[in-house]
Order: sequence, then structure tokens, then C-alpha cells
Amino acid sequence: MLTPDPLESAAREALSPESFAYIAGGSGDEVTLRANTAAWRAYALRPHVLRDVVETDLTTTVVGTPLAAPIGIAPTAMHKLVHQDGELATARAAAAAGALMTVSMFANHSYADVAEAMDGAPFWAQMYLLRDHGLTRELAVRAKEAGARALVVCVDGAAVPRRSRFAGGAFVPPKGLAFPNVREIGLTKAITGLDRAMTFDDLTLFPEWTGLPIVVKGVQRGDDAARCAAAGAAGIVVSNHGARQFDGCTPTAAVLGEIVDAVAGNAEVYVDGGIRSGSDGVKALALGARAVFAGRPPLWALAAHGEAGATAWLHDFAEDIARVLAFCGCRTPGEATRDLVARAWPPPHG
Ligand SMILES: Cc1cc2nc3c(=O)[nH]c(=O)nc-3n(C[C@H](O)[C@H](O)[C@H](O)COP(=O)(O)O)c2cc1C
Ligand SMILES: CCCCCCC(=O)C(=O)O
Repeated sequence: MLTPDPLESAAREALSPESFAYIAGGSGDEVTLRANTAAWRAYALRPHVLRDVVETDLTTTVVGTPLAAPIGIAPTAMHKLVHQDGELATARAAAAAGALMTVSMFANHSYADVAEAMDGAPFWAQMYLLRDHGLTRELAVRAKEAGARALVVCVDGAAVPRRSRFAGGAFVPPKGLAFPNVREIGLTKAITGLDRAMTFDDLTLFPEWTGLPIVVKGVQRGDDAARCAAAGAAGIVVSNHGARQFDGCTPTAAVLGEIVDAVAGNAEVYVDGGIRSGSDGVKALALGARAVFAGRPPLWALAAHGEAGATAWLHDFAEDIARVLAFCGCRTPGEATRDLVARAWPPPHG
């Protein structure tokens, strides 16, 4: 049994049972959902000692954008489910902590309103390719005009997911929530209107439309990641969508190293899925991730303790990464190298 996360428990108290189930849940029997967190624990760190770690520095860049720490908020839909200020609150928290904000296409605030709340702090805009390329183009251009530093093109929407915690397989959002990024097409048509004929060749559409770099999210194999990089992706997010699309795929911790090797420096590699602690983050950095993203934890923090809670969670996460890095003899994220990770022994139980 994994230790129950107190923040998640506090969020469960604060949220309606439906909203909690939507955020916490995954697909099928939720085997991959459990594996995502467990797989980080299946690695152990092999710290170096007797290295001078007095001057530590967590700063980094992602696709050229400077960050105070190698952490970001993964794109997640509908923050108004957990807080009245929705994505404005999460975005302000990211700005305060020097973390990267990623704004979902299914946010309850427009990219432009989130940008205004962030007052110049960096954000990325997540989107899918719709069958209506004209509408996707408009969305991408609006993201650029709002100041997005990159477009996160999510490529894991090949079929409609079945969320096992809901009869019918899908969460129905409460009435009255706005989805301004998809206002022309409407939420239902946007969800059913993803372009399932999309191939690697279509990745070039986004930079053609906007001139912005693209980060491809939802890659789980080295060969695919190498093709994304060859198609011009500046970054790859190793992700199984928090185990929400289908069950039985690999946990991200298990495939990160393969993907970093396959990309061979031709794009930056980031990862999300089950990352909950500084140790998880350092394992990811050591396996070659340039930055790590969290989906559910900032939502738990926002639900339980408001914007200040989300800010505190991001600060704590960064501090924990700095602490573990120092214990491993590293002053910077870049000093975390693959020799720091080994398979855990005995096998992890929590
Ligand atoms: C409530 C929720 C909503 C999500 N919505 C989106 C979304 O709109 N777009 C997207 O690309 N990924 C979405 N994701 C997936 C996250 O970006 C991310 O891949 C995942 O949450 C990472 O796993 P973690 O929650 O264990 O950190 C969502 C995840 C959650 C939990
Ligand atoms: C009701 C809108 C949900 C859009 C899909 C968001 C998502 O990606 C998720 O994992 O949930």
C-alpha cells in the first residue's frame, strides 16, 4: 500500500465526490495509475558524498524560457472545479514560485486572461489538433497573441477514454462552467472533434501557423520521440496523461531513460505522471528529464488551501528537489546524471 497523501485527503474533503473522482481517477482498473507513482519508487538514488554543495542553483531553461526551478504545472482541465478563481489562481501560484504554467485547451479561463494574471511570467498553451484545422489555427494564433512561449501539442487523443469511476465512462462537468478557448466550437464538439488522422507530418502545422516552438505531449516510446524531434519538436513530454486515457500502458518512469536516449539531445525531454516528491523529481532529472511536471498535486493544494496552498506546494516541491540534489552531491539539476539511479532493492512497498 502506498501511504495516503495528506494533501489528496484534504482535497477529497474540500471537493464534491464527483469532482474528486474526476481528478483522482484514471482509466480501466487503474493499474497504470498506481504504477505511475510506484514506478518512481522502484528506483533508488545512489548519492555521491564529499562534494561541495554550498552554492546550489535550481534555475534552468525550458525551450529557452528561464525558470527558478525545473518544475511545471501540467495542463489540466477545469480548475474552476476546485477553486472559484480557476486557472487564474494556479497561474498566479506558478508565477510566484518561478515554475512553468501550462494552460489546458479546456481551461475555464482563456489563454489571454491567464496571461494577464501571470503578468509576464512564462506559460505554455496546450491544445489538440482538431479536424477543423482552421479552428485549431485560430486557437494557436490566440495562444501566441496571449504570449504563450510554446504550444504543447497533445498527441494522446486517438480514442475516447473510459473513466472507470463514472457510469458511462465520462465525467459530465457541472452546468455553468465556461470553456473560452473552445468557445467557437463548444466543449462537446471540441472533445469529439479531435483529428484522429493526425500523423507526425501534421506537427509542422503549429509552427507554420505561429512561429512558436512546439512541445509534443503524450509520447511513450523512444522511436516516436525521435520522430517528433525529427519533425521539429523542441520538446517532448513523456506522459501517459496521468493514466487517464487507457489502462495497461507503461508508467512514465519506466520509459523516460529510453526516450532520452532515443532523442539524443535533438529535443528537450520532460516527464509527468506520478511525480510527488523531490526524490521522484531528482530521479527524473537523473534519467535525463530537463524538467518535471505535476498534474494532480497542484490541484489538490488549490482545492484544500486555495492559491496560497498551490504556491506553497510548488515552493515545497522545488525545495525538496534542491535538498535531495544536495544529498546526492549535486549543486544544479544538470549535475544529476544517470549513475545516481539504480533499481530499488528490496522491491518497494510504499
Ligand atoms: C484533472 C485532470 C485534467 C487533465 N486535463 C488535461 C488536459 O486538458 N490536457 C492535457 O494535455 N492533459 C490533461 N491532463 C493530464 C496532465 O496534463 C498530466 O499528463 C497528468 O496529470 C500527469 O500525471 P499526475 O497527475 O500523476 O501528475 C489532465 C489530468 C488531470 C488529473
Ligand atoms: C469535460 C472536459 C474534459 C476535457 C478533457 C480533459 C482531460 O484531458 C482529462 O484528462 O480529463
